[in-house]
Amino acid sequence: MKNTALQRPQPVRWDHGTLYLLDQTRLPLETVIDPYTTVEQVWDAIRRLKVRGAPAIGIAGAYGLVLAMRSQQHLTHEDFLAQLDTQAAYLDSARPTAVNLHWALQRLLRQARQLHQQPVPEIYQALEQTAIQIHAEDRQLCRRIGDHGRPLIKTGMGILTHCNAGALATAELGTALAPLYLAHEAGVSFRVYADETRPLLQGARLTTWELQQAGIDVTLICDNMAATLMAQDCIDMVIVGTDRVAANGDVANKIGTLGVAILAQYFQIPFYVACPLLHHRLRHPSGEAIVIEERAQDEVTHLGQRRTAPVGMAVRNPAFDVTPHTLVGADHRARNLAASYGETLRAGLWPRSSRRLNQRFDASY
Ligand SMILES: CSC[C@H]1O[C@H](OP(=O)(O)O)[C@H](O)[C@@H]1O
Repeated sequence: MKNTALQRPQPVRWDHGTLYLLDQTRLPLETVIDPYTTVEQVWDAIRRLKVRGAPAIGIAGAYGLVLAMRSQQHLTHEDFLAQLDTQAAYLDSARPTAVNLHWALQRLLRQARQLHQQPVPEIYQALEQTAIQIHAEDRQLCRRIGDHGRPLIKTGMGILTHCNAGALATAELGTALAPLYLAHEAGVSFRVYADETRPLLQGARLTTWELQQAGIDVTLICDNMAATLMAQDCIDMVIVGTDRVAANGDVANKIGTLGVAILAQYFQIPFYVACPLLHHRLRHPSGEAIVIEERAQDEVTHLGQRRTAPVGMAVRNPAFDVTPHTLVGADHRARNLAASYGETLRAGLWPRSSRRLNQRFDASY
């Protein structure tokens, strides 16, 4: 029996020149949508994970650049383009690891440079249209990844997720969660085990919330429980998102993903990475070249406002880790879902070597 397709939460909405963001730091207890009209507000929202998830911050960053330039249309071409560069660099500084923010900002910069002979207001209009197009493309891309991954989801499966790569991280269906949503809509019954994902609890707060809203069977576990559930044969596959992929297939994703991948190999469980090809950065020969965001210490020493570690404690807080391609393409039947991003959206299994990918999309940066 099919399940009705529910309206999933929209983290980002652009409405007649105003950006609306669902404040993900308030979920799951409060659903708060705020209007944004300045580039500084958008920078802060990305930095503080009010909007988060690689695609969603790329989309929000693109709209943030449009907001930055609305009041600059009186400038000369030279000054407008110089200001555009400055504001794009400012937004790009909000978070370094997810490729989408930089990719989206660079796409708007290229668009403006291609139109440099046009009147400045027309350049501004083109920037807004490009941001809207990036948003729409991500919606299509998620569906492509969902269509491609949907056959992997079999009745009775236990599926482990880490962090949140769902509707809240993208324009609609998500990347890692897209196959799950489509399988559920097709009437397939399965159980999801959501890693809480310390320290910011994207799994506990966000993945459980959106899957529960969709009527999908989801069980919350602490990160340190995944091994036991695998040992108890509760997990039949793992599927995660990604923020950036190196040319050799090394995958940057939320901190803790590496541990899950090691466990999956040990227990011979398929480990899937759902990722747009745009996440493949050919300029990064391996994962060592990927910049890993280090976040504030109080995210580790506190649970919300409550301190849980001694004052003065030394802390590390890398927000991402890198899973070597050897784990992802390993013999334990690991597979990756990738969908190209651009004119012809389609999904394809990520081949074990990324050599074939190199001919398939540009290495522009
Ligand atoms: C579909 S990208 C989701 C990706 O983003 C998350 O990071 P953050 O919550 O810090 O933005 C995590 O790495 C997810 O896999």
